[in-house]
Amino acid sequence: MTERLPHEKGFHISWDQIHRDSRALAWRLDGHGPDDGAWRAIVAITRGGMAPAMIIARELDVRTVDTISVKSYNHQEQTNAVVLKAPDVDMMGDGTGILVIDDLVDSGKTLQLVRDLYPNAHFATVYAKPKGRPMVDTFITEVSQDTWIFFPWDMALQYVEPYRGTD
Ligand SMILES: O=P(O)(O)OC[C@H]1O[C@H](OP(=O)(O)OP(=O)(O)O)[C@H](O)[C@@H]1O
Ligand code: HPA
Ligand SMILES: [Mg+2]
Repeated sequence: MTERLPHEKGFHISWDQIHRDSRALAWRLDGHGPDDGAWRAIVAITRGGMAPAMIIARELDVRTVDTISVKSYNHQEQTNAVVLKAPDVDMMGDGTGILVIDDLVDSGKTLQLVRDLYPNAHFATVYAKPKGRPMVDTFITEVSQDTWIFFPWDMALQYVEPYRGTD
């Protein structure tokens, strides 16, 4: 079900846009790791964080990439956030030098859960809504709380009627 709720505005992101915005995020993070500016590893919050994490890992030449699997939504309905799969324990430590990437922060519940586990990690998202902003250290674009972000992996090109209709 991808119907929008009546109060929601739609912000439709193309593959090109997420690529550009993820690159912009990478460049902003470059040189800000604790180890001579370098990051030890990147952890993507699945599933939405995996596409930006791959782009960022490529830009920053980080080869160690792991995932944390958090589920907090059924379509657009928010449920309790739960960890379904954790990253490598030895690699993570308390999170120092680890860059945790997600596609967006909305209520902040997902990042709160991951932050509690790894308080010293750096948290970055491509997009942020006001409620979740305090949970994220670095992001690129803010949208209003009543905007629903549609990602390219959830969309397809389709025919639209001309503005003036057809005969
Ligand atoms: O700030 P919050 O209110 O917690 O919402 C943000 C999270 O919600 C979405 O993930 P979702 O749980 O829908 O899973 P997915 O990434 O697998 O689509 C999104 O990718 C973020 O991870
Ligand atoms: O605005 C959103 N778009 C897609 N997934 C989401 N998960 C929480 N908020 C959003
Ligand atoms: Mg997600």
